[in-house]
Amino acid sequence: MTSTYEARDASAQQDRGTRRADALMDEDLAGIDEGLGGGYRSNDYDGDQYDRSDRASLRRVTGLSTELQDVTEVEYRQLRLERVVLVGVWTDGTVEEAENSLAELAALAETAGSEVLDGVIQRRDRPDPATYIGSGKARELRDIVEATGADTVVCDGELSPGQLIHLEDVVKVKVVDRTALILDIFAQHAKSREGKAQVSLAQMQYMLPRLRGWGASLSRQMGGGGGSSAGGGGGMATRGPGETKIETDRRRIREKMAKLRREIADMKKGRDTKRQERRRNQVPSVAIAGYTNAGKSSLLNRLTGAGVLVENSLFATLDPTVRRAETPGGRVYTLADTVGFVRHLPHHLVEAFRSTMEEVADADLILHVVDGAHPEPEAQLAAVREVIVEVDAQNVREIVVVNKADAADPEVLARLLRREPHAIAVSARTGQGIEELLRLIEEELPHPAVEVNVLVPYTRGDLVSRVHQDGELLSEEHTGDGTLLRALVLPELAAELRRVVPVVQPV
Ligand SMILES: Nc1nc2c(ncn2[C@@H]2O[C@H](COP(=O)(O)OP(=O)(O)OP(=O)(O)O)[C@@H](O)[C@H]2O)c(=O)[nH]1
Ligand SMILES: [Mg+2]
Repeated sequence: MTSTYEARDASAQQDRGTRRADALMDEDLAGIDEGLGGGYRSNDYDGDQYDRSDRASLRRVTGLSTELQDVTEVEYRQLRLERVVLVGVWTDGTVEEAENSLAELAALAETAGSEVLDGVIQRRDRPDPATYIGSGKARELRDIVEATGADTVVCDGELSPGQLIHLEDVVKVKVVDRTALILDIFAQHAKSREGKAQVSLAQMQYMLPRLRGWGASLSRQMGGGGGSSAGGGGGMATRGPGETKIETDRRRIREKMAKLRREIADMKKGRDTKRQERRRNQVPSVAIAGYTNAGKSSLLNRLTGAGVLVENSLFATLDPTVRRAETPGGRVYTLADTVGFVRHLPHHLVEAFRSTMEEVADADLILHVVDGAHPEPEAQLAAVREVIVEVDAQNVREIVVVNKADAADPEVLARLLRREPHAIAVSARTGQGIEELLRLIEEELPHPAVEVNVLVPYTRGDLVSRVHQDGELLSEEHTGDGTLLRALVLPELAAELRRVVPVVQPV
């Protein structure tokens, strides 16, 4: 395609008004090498290798697929494995913050399977209402796109449908925003039926107001889609009287969304039942939450040997994993890994994943993991807390776990520990601080309320083990007549103990 714009003095202006951020990616790539290298993989962290290869192959082949399941997949499929140029508008804060944001966008784009060719930031009071970046800068961007051979521009924000169209008109390649990118990653990573349904719902919600802009590609797909497997074949046949093409699309998407909502509600029931069961058995629950790539899954693996996929990519984990764990004193609790958070997490996603995030709201304790080696850990903490409030989990007790202590600057660690009164520095990789964390979890778990002082005959070993698992042992002594136990237990167990074993009078 030939350009309608000339490249006159573009480069001079570029250096003045637009900052390139391409070198920012180097750091991230170094991280990947490190993650795959050496001793780290030799222990039990390697549980989920299928996962890893599945994911890689998924990324490789989807771009080739021409068969669409559904109209709503059109744009998302096309996003993958593309050559992209990033663009951000820098409205406030320092230049480092702006560059970090673009570096994060680069990591997101790579995670989605794209190749990042270049990145530019424009300083403006606010994004241009018509074209996001100013129109002059948009033309410079067009030159960069041409020079690099990019086929997609990714904007670091959520653009209105109009902005997407107008910017596309200028740069002459597809323009997507941060929200679409995150939705795409979620779509690639969702594995469970529930996760997939939640992502589809969020994608459709995002698409609905944007259908106009993407009408061209939709009609192309719908027109040629006679053999398509889903949606009744598309085209004229499904159109009601007097409905335009776009109205038909909207109606079909709305119908699908309603169906998805019902399905999600049904699946939620199943999970609620399981959770209620755990509640009834009064097993305390701990949820690991935190920014994406902070090391949540690594920490779960380190604490329980769960073998959950660990990857130096964003949103490696989408399906909550719940594992059984034990305190040093032998008390059993559940430990749940959760979806990572990110700045400007699309609202539709928070909404769609609400039921999954209830895992966090419903926990007795949150381990809020933050990457101590990240350039802006405080910003990560703040972003995660915003979501915690949004899912109504702000009253749950929290331990801030500053992870990657092995790689972090000691001064940053000290600063975080000063700022966060209830924090601990650990390394999921080396094991540093993990024992202390386990003790801290034990302290913070809700304590059973009833103190018992009983002599359990040796024939009732089962009761002794239940006291170990569910209660808190204060003292234990083996006597001629049985095990003498002093412990804190839940009311049910206390009643049972009193029924079957002689009560020892306090001396
Ligand atoms: N240096 C160092 N790297 C770590 C540590 N813990 C985790 N990592 C690395 O950080 C990256 C992300 O780890 P994950 O456990 O997948 O992070 P996560 O928070 O589960 O990420 P998502 O599921 O993508 O949100 C991986 O490359 C890990 O190897 C640590 O203590 N030190
Ligand atoms: Mg994870």
